[in-house]
Amino acid sequence: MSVLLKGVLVYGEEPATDVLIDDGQIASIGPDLDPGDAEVVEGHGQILLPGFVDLHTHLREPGREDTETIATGSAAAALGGYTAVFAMANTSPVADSVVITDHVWRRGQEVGLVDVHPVGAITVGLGGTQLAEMATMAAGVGKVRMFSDDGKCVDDPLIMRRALEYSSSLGVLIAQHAEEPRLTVNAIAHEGPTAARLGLAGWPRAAEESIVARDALLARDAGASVHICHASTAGTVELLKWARGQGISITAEVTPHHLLLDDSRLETYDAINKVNPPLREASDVDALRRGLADGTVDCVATDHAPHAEQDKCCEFAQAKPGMLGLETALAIVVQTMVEPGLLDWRGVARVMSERPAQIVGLSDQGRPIEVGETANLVLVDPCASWTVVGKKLASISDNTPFESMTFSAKVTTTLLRGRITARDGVTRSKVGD
Ligand SMILES: NC(=O)N[C@@H](CC(=O)O)C(=O)O
Ligand SMILES: [Zn+2]
Ligand SMILES: [Zn+2]
Repeated sequence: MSVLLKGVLVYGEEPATDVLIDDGQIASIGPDLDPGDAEVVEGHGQILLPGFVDLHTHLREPGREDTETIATGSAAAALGGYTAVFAMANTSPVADSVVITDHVWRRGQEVGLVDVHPVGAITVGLGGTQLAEMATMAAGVGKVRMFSDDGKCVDDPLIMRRALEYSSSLGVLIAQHAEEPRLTVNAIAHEGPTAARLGLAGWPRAAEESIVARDALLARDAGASVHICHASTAGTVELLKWARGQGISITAEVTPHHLLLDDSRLETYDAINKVNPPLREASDVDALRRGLADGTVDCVATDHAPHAEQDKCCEFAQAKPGMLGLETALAIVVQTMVEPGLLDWRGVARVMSERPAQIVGLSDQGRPIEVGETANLVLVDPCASWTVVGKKLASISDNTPFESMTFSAKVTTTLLRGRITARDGVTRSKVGD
């Protein structure tokens, strides 16, 4: 099966060229290539990038298939331009054993829209007290390469230290949900003037930053790497800079929502804006954008967190935190980073594909667009002008805070190992949903 992408801008760079994909690989790049019997995709000057890699997504299978499944989450990922996603371990049951992590990998391959890499739990049941069998999960079919208790912080410093020590000998990555729980008891919104005025209990920046600082030091002493999930404050950006300066192996991601939204959204008390970590202040948003532009923050990760309507359309304090992200991520990165001149398209490739693939050690993702490379690719129309409608997204849930917003950039085609997985809003899975 072959595909000819006609008239595309590789990394957004002129001149437009053709890219022929055959047998899962990029076979040739040049003007006016002969399509032969290939499926032709008219590029019309659209931008060709390496397929996106999401280090942080919640697919809710097993346990909450009423809100998302591996099939529906994979469809959302393919439509969003992703060729690999990492499915977090806070499922029910928790992905703290090889039975679950292998199931997630196998089911993802069966659906065939995106490589679904299982994230293993660091501690049994996300309980924070006993290390899970990381080595067994790493040795399984699903080859777990990233471990996280995301949703919960590994707050016990001794457990975190042991996990980091263990991770460096296994060659896997520990990803931390940085939230000192003693500082966020009952907290539901960013601690600042807005939460004070609205009477919402505050989640201080220090709850995140104190764990980032602590874990940087623990990683240093363990000779390990640590990855910070959903960085949300200006102080975290400063700490990352400091730690890198010390030679500490620390990486971090930022979510599209923390790049676009701030806590002024809370005025309506609409729990669609409730997320963990909370939407911060405009000055944090600015620092995160600058940190992503200069490489202090390595990459964008969605923290795609589907929730049922009854868990979002309720009193703010009762609502579950989290928002959808896979289908809107690229559009938001373009609006917040490319349009203001903070990143060019090569930069988008870096933060959406290359860095995440490197951080987690995926050798077939985030690769250069060159002849002989695996064809994990995405085609982006920078001038699509489309409006987000939650009910029309591929996710089962529709908890998007971007409802009714209009964006310019849209993913039009995604290819996984040379096979089209999404084209013009339609997915092509190996099996039905
Ligand atoms: N981000 C969220 O607000 N929620 C996530 C958990 C998490 O990422 O911490 C979820 O699983 O719903
Ligand atoms: Zn988290
Ligand atoms: Zn998460």
